[in-house]
Amino acid sequence: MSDRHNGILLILDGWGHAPPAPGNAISAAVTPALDDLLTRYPTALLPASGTAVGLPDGVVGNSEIGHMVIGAGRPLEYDSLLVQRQVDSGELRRHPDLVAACTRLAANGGALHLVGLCSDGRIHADVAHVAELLHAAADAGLRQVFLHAITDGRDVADGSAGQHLDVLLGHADRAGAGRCVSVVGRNFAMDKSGKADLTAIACSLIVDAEAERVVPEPRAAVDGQAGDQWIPATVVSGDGSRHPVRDGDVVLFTNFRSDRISPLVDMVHTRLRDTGRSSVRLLSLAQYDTTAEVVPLVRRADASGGLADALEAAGVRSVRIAEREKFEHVTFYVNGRDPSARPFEEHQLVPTAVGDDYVAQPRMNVAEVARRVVEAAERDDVGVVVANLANIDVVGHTGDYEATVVATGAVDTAVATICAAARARGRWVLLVGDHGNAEQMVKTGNTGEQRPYGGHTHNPVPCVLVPAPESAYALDPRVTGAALPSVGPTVLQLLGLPVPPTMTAPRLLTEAAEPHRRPVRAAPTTN
Ligand SMILES: O=C(O)[C@@H](CO)OP(=O)(O)O
Ligand SMILES: [Mn+2]
Ligand SMILES: [Mn+2]
Repeated sequence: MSDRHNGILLILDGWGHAPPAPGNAISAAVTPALDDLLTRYPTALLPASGTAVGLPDGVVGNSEIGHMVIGAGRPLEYDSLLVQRQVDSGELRRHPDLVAACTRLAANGGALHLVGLCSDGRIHADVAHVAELLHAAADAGLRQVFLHAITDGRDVADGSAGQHLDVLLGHADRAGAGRCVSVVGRNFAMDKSGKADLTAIACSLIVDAEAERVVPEPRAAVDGQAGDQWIPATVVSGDGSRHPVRDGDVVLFTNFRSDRISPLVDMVHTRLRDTGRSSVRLLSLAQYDTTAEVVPLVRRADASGGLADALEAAGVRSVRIAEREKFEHVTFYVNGRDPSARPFEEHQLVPTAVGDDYVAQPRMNVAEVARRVVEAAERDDVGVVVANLANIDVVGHTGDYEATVVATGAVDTAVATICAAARARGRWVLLVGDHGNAEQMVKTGNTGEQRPYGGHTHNPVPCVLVPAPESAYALDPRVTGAALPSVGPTVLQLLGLPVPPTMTAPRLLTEAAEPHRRPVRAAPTTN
């Protein structure tokens, strides 16, 4: 039997594992293709959250770290972990760049503007990190510290924006520095789908203190509003004062994750430059992938030496395919946050036919993704197709259970199409989730009631191998220490390629006993 086959890595975004239960949209969906695969072939349940991938213990997984470790073949110290370490050690509060900026502002009467997602979802940000920045400002004697809160409702329960604002204001009270001057929903301030008009609303609010709504105190900005993600741009001013960014001020962005805050950062930079405020310095809590020059307080871990390097070294062509929401994930993040165009790599961004009403269009454009995957799989010059089926996560984030059930069914149809084409071309297919989401769409609220929940989970993700005909391999679901980083080395082994020493995660394969049948399990030895 041969151990050298071309294949398809299929990432089902948000595909976590949990037993059937109310709120489990995945087990409720009609998924004949996935059901067949999960019964016919061994399935590993891979840890995809917390320290298994390089996040702080107990933190849910996310697409960035998920795709990064799939590519890196090892856990990576994610930005939130690196920041948390500096918080815990006290280094962040004493960071030389931060202390210098606060000292200079205190001396020249300038202001520090803190801009970030206001929640403890710990996917994009953690409001607890802001406490350290406020103490640094207070320690430097800086009084002009203005807080620009971005409300969440996606990484945490919708309707919890007021609670998280209270936490932020509590940090400011305890530090003796910071007043909230603006509030806006993340779908304005953290849009990454290219809707510059939404970003501009948040930019005008933060940079120029411009908004239709003015409220006397922060809670009034969110109370009675429907949907934390869409809180309108609101100036908070009890005394009629406004606090735009003035020349000489510093703007510090407090999200540790780059992708959704970067469009705002770049627009703020352009607006300040174009309005003669070019001596405003932009800082960020962690490293961003912006066009603008932004000084990070915490630099990111190196994620190179993974799948992309190994494929390039072997001259194996890969085709990367996804809809917009997950396109950077199967390219930039799988490649280790490396923007360089690799030889032997093709990138196919599939347009998402819908606007952003995923509840009305839960199928998104997954049929077109499947068609492109089949097209690439039918090419002999393509060693591996790396594709992301986005629906389970993207529609899961709407919190709409029924829509997510339909989304999961649409993903199943795409899986059936892709696996049929792979079988016809003698390719293997490795299916895996990047973190959980739709398997848990309800959470128990403070008073014991079940509330819709559209965020990520701590659950493991299924990983199942549909072997190539005559393949030498089968997936072993019992590999010690196996976790999401095991996917990259496994893909290389399936391709018959050497696994670089940097990709240290254990592989998931065992010698197949018989092709097409579950490997014969050794009878338990009786002592
Ligand atoms: O949509 C996002 O930005 C996050 C949730 O906030 O999800 P993911 O990590 O799957 O991109
Ligand atoms: Mn994801
Ligand atoms: Mn998500």
